[in-house]
Amino acid sequence: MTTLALSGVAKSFGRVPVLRDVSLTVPAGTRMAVVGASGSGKSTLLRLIAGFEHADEGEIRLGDSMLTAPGRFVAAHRRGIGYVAQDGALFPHLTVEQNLRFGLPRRRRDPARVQEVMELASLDPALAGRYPHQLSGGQQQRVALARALAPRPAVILLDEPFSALDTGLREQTRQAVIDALEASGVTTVLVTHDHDEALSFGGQIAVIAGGRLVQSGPPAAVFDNPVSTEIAAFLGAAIVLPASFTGPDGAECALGRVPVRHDRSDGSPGGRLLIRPAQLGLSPANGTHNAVVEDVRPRGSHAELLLRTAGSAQVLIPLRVPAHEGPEYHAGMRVSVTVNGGGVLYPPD
Ligand SMILES: Nc1ncnc2c1ncn2[C@@H]1O[C@H](COP(=O)(O)OP(=O)(O)OP(=O)(O)O)[C@@H](O)[C@H]1O
Repeated sequence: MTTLALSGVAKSFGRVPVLRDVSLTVPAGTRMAVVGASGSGKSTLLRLIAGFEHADEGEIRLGDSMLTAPGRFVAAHRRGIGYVAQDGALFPHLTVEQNLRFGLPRRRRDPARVQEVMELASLDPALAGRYPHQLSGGQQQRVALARALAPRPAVILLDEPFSALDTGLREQTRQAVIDALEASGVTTVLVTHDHDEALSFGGQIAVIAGGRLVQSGPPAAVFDNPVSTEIAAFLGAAIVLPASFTGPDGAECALGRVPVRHDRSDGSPGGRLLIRPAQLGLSPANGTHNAVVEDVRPRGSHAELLLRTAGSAQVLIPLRVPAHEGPEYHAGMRVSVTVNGGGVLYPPD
């Protein structure tokens, strides 16, 4: 188990800067999910760690060895790093077993290790003789992971390994991959544009935007207290309401006075309050109301409601209720919305 550390890493293609001053540490044996929009520089970051690209500035260190630094560059095949591409990149003319053996240095092509990594990746031994086209997408990705794990690398890099799979298979494959990584204790970096995938990968999450690392930490902490409303919205459904800061523990917004869980404001009297839809409670108004139903859309398992806050700001709030509660609401109805757990306060726009 080895710690991976990047410090001040920068990369441009021609004159276009793609990564700027990226520093992050993945402690030995832990997982990090790097998440960002398309084109934010995630794959480039992984390729720099793998040694497929040269950095313009900064250092990449694996334990005590310096992989990349000004005047130093360790070749990809000498880094002890395993790489799993989006499509798995298995050799189509080799069986599963031959693909796995290929991942091992010639002198260590030991059948016991092949069996061991198949088990680690929850692959049925009966699949050993099949060719990649005879496997499901999820099985192919697990073979790709097993092949990368076979030579016992210090680090595994996963580049959007689940993006080609459909939803059910994706979750199942993701869990099998997490279990295999956990059991092998390898230091891992995953890159993805899918916030749910990043938040549920475990370990730490690092958010990258415009080539910069904007926030990192345990997934629950980053989700709970994002550095900006943009990052908040990138990580999941977000409601942002104009607010006036009324005291050390409460902000006044269209839904009433809401406790401030984290204060990221600049001390100005106005601000914006972030709340997650899951924090909202809804009931038909009995007396006072703070919102009006604008639309109700049945969606099978649930109903989507669109609310317009009462008062001058008139913010639209999308909200889900269980399917059986949908018929209780109709357009024009006055409702009472309560906020559980407080919000995060940001400076005004
Ligand atoms: N070899 C290259 N030459 C020139 N530009 C490149 C090269 N590789 C990547 N880029 C550019 O760098 C930027 C970041 O690309 P990168 O693939 O790292 O982003 P990403 O976040 O992984 O995106 P996606 O999620 O779409 O794969 C993009 O604008 C891309 O066009």
